[in-house]
Amino acid sequence: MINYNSLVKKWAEELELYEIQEAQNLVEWLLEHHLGLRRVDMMHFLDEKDLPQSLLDDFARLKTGEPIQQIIGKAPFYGREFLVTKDTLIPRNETEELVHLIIKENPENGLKILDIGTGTGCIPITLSLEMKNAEVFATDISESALEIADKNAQELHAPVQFVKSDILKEEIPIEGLDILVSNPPYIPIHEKSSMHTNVVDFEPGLALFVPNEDPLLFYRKIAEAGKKAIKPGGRLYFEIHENFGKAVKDLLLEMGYSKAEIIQDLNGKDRIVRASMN
Ligand SMILES: C[S@@+](CC[C@H](N)C(=O)[O-])C[C@H]1O[C@@H](n2cnc3c(N)ncnc32)[C@H](O)[C@@H]1O
Repeated sequence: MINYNSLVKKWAEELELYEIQEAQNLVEWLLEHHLGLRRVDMMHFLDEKDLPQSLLDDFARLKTGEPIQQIIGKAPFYGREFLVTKDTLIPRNETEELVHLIIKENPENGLKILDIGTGTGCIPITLSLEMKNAEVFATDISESALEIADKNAQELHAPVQFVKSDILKEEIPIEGLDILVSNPPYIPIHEKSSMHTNVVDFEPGLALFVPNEDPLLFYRKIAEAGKKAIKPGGRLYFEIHENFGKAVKDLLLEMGYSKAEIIQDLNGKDRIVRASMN
């Protein structure tokens, strides 16, 4: 027999790809998922030979660096759970901050909103559920991501309309927007070698990377298309790479947007740029 606490410690030491504190959190997350046990159950005793095979299989996957959200098939975002697969980016805390800002700054009723590059649909679904009578649309180039986003919308009862579209090649399919939001791919490919295995080996490259020589590619295309799609007085919200705040802000001002502003995340890093359409 082994108690919960000792099992967490023992397994965390086997997760060599992670720092010890993060490894412990991951083991606890897995034990909660499979056994319903939590940290408060630290004196609960377990017989290792009775642990379910599904838990042992998932622990073996965790050791390879596969993200726990992909292993258990879901990730938390803004107080709800979203299905995730290898085809969708795992929703991040920074994106919760982006969504929170939009909700806080736009209390009006019935706003028309579009999210470009939607992944799991975490942004439009949350906005649809948290804002008053918003009419919400979302696009992605990835058919498999859109399938998951649509499932999430159905499970969470969010009336979001999804459209397959390649923002680098096509115009924005909706006009008269009050809010255009995007967390597009923004990591220059040269950063790949310094990123954690659990991101580069398991999350979709299509969601993450941009060419080194043109890191603002998506911002330029979306802002260009936004000039037609956003109505006067409407707003554009971008999640950004911490190194490109000023570059994105300057780009938007050059393109005719006004009131461009860089907003930092909870870690004090430049993370959001917001601008208005005149
Ligand atoms: C950084 S992920 C963001 C996903 C989600 N919005 C989130 O915040 O968790 C970028 C998304 O853009 C999509 N994408 C990549 N290239 C695209 C393109 N050319 N047109 C539209 N979407 C694209 C990817 O499939 C991916 O879902």
